[in-house]
Amino acid sequence: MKYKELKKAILLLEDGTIFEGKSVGIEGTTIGEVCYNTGMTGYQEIFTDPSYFGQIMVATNAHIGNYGVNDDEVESEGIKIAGLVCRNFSYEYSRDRSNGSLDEYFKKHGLLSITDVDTRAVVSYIRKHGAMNALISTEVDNIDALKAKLAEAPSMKGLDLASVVSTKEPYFYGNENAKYKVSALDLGIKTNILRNLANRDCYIKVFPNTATFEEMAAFNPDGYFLSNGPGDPEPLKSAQEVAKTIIDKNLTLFGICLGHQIIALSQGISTYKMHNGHRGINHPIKNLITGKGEITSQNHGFNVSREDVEASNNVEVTHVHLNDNTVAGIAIKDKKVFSVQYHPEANPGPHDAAYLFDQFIENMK
Ligand SMILES: NC(=O)CC[C@H](N)C(=O)O
Repeated sequence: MKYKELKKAILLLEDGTIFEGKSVGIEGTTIGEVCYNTGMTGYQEIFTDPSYFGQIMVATNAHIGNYGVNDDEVESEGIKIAGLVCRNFSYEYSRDRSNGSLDEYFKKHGLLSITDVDTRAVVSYIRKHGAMNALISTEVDNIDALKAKLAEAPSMKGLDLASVVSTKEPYFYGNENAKYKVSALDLGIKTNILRNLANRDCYIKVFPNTATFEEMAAFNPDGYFLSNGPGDPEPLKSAQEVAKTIIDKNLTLFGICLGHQIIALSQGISTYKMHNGHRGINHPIKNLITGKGEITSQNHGFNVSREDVEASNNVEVTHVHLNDNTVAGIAIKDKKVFSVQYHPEANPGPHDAAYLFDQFIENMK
């Protein structure tokens, strides 16, 4: 595919700012909240991570598509991002393990994207003005109609998206004769979390977002897990109720990202929408219990209030984000309950935080 043959497309931000580029994938219009990820690798894992549902992602890495796709490198079935904004989209790819091009993958999954964008300008713009809704469109003849369409899109704040991506029916993962049984609440679970648990001798029953504590307890698990997922944690009252019951009953619980926020909310700690989230694979964290540093994979736009955790009698901060001092991990005092704002399962990203899965296994013993 020659650059000249690509159709014109635009990235239109909620405040009317327009960035021009060329269309990749399918044509039409797609809407989402614009965010950026600084990872140099792992684009396919990011595109299929359900936590990104409803988001238009800007890749700061200058080359996207150059190592193709591989059917094994997915975090859920199909693409979850609402659109991609990139600098240089590669139609050519080169890697032994890839079994297709990103272009074919986008067409197969119906993703609308834009390339040849000045992504450095986009990122510095959103860094300054904060997260906002945006659209990518090839329907560039009527900008006013696009603006009207974008104005109708709901804000990410207050949006329950976990119910859209969660499984509708419970399912099992791993070996049924494994040593530990885990009941996991699926708010948009990444497959690598299930792989990490199964590799540590867990048999997992994955429940839909609407599951009650009683339904999850009927599996007779050694521990409970609350998953990552898209959208605002605040409206997810049923999940907060489940977390509260698990904690009140003194059971073992581990939460990642959205699950971490749910645990905090269940204890009366508020969450807030960040000016810009953390999305990348080199975010520095300090574990306050061990004093050790970790380089971590992150993807979140909301955060737990430090003020509220510090005012709480039963919750403590266990991990802190070293870039901006935000809360990155909490634990319930004297209970086997802890959670982190980042992604110990990586995919993509470093494995520094994989010890948290071991800690969960220890807590289940
Ligand atoms: N990765 C996640 O679970 C993200 C949690 C939540 N949707 C946020 O943006 O903060």
